[in-house]
Amino acid sequence: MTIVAIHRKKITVVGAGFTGATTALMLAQKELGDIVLLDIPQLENPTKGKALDMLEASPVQGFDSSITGTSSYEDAANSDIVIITAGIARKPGMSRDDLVSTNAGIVRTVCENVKKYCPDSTVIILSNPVDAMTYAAYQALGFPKNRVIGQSGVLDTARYCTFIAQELNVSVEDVRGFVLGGHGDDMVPLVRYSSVGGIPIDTLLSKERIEAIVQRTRVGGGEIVNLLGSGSAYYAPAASLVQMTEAILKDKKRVLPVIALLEGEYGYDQLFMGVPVILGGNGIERIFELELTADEKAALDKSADSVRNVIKIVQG
Ligand SMILES: NC(=O)C1=CN([C@@H]2O[C@H](COP(=O)(O)OP(=O)(O)OC[C@H]3O[C@@H](n4cnc5c(N)ncnc54)[C@H](O)[C@@H]3O)[C@@H](O)[C@H]2O)C=CC1
Ligand SMILES: O=C([O-])CC(=O)C(=O)O
Repeated sequence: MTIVAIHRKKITVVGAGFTGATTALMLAQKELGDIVLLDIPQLENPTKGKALDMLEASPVQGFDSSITGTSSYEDAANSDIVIITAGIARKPGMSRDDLVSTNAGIVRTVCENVKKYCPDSTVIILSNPVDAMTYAAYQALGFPKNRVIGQSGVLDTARYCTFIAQELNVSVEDVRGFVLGGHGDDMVPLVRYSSVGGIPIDTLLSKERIEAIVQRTRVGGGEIVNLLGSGSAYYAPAASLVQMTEAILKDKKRVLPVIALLEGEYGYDQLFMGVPVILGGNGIERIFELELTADEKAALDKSADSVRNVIKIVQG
């Protein structure tokens, strides 16, 4: 009998806080690979404890992924995917941009280790302000641009689609749309490309109702921050990271909005921002450049300016 070795995928989640731990559990539940959950040495025992607790859910839920808690990058060696959630989260009254200096330092330190221990990995960044943190990661990693990807658009689009489904009392499964631009309050939900069961939403909802949904989407992260009172969203962010990871590991060639390095697309150069891409086995395989109206382009320019200003802080 010939035994064929099957290579199990390895996924490291750096940062074992709210988003990191939730992501690790969701990844394991979907059996996307073996999971390493990594945090700082001072939190090694709690990280091991979270991982063991998740593992002990596996007989009940019937998943066969291993989950290892650690503070050592040796345990993360040769991961296929590394997800970076390390950093501080905002509190009510703060903007994501207020986190920039602290999190840029953390993301750089993490990326130096990722570069050393996981040189062939595809890296997904969640830490905020995420457009600028994706830039910082790209600089520190030195990886090709297709393997450095930021998470914003999947989450922002999920919020947008949730609100549309609620408004029309229809299944979320039938709502399509996406959000372009930076992960800030001037992100650009594209109404013209939004539909329900193929029906454009501007034929179903008034201008005022659509504007209210667009505005609620833009401040969707802040709505959760204010409700939680401390910390920020983690269930929907984790679900978004899992969708991106699945697209890459299964080479699904999903069309999703993610943060990518723009080199001339949409008229922007050397800017990381949310755009629709094909996400597959090679990471970002293609960027779709859409025709925009003058109003849409003006809104995207405003969002790009905000991202550029934060990137300037990272550049020092
Ligand atoms: N891009 C997006 O759509 C979203 C971004 N975020 C961002 O994700 C980040 C994490 O959020 P949460 O998990 O809620 O925060 P959290 O505070 O619960 O967890 C962060 C974890 O990172 C760890 N950490 C700090 N420095 C580290 C280092 N050098 N190496 C390894 N781990 C380190 C901390 O010990 C902590 O356990 C925040 O910056 C937040 O703003 C959160 C939700 C959505
Ligand atoms: O709002 C925050 O600080 C966390 C985040 O990016 C989001 O939930 O969209």
